[in-house]
Amino acid sequence: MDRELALEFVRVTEAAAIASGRWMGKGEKNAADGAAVDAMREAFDSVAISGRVVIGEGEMDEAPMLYIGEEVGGGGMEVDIAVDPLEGTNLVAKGLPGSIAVLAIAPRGGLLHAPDMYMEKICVGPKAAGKIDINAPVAENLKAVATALDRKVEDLTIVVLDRERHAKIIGEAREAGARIKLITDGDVSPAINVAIDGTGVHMLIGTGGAPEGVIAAAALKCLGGDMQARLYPENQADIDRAIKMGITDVNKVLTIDDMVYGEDAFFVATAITQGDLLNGVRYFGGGARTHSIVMRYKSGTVRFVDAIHKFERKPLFVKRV
Ligand SMILES: O=P(O)(O)OC[C@H]1O[C@](O)(COP(=O)(O)O)[C@@H](O)[C@@H]1O
Repeated sequence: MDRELALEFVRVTEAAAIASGRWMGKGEKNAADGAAVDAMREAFDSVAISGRVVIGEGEMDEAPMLYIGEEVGGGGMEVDIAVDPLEGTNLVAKGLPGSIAVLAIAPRGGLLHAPDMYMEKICVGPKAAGKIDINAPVAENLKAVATALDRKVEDLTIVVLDRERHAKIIGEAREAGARIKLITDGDVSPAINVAIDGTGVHMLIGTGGAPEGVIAAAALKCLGGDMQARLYPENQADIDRAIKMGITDVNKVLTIDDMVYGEDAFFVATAITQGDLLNGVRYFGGGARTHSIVMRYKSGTVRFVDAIHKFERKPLFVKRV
């Protein structure tokens, strides 16, 4: 998968972000999501790929567009795609920071088909790669990351979804002395941020969506960061779903390479609302400005794309606003 192809996907996340950003603060998360899905689905038509959605909006019978197994693209190289047209629906609905339109792409067969269930995750940047252990106590992981970053645990900021289920993690992290950024939704953005110097966060820990976990793994693979994960089935139906999707051992500790196989992957995201790394969509008379990140594992290149779109020349974007 070459550089030109990676850049083609930016239009897809840009279209989703511009469509979805119109719903910021309107309290309608489903409408914001629907706008993103619609725009992303249409934008795929002009990308020269034969894409198969492996992580998407749900099973075919529950999602009309971007469902698992749907073929997208205008024809070309066979790729598998994980899509999240709007990651952080509540964030857009409430106008809060951190929502993104996001894709992870790999050659056919290159992404774990993650079922829609919870997943335990721990994510860190390149300097702490190889130092984390999802089975170890929180304090031990904090110590390992602090040592790798040549600082004290007190100088670490970790990101945790603000959920009751994380009370133990939060308690242990506080006890150990780390600073904590509790987020209301959207754990993909911080998973990227931990691997980029200057964002001020150093580790993401806790349980979130498994599909989002695979998408985060693609980003961390491109950035040279590290992640360990484990599916968190809550009942027999979850286990059955995982098995149906080809995962025989639901208790296995998953590494990045267990989620994003091989030596080729892209990660592309456009901010919808303002983020720590990317600026949210800004609209002006007749256009919008978007901020995206495009990463390619093979070359290790991380590109930031700051784009100004003129609606009169971009029918796809006009239609959505
Ligand atoms: O809200 P829950 O059930 O704790 O799930 C957390 C997961 O949901 C998300 O916040 C995404 O939410 P949306 O599907 O509403 O965009 C993920 O980022 C996170 O992994």
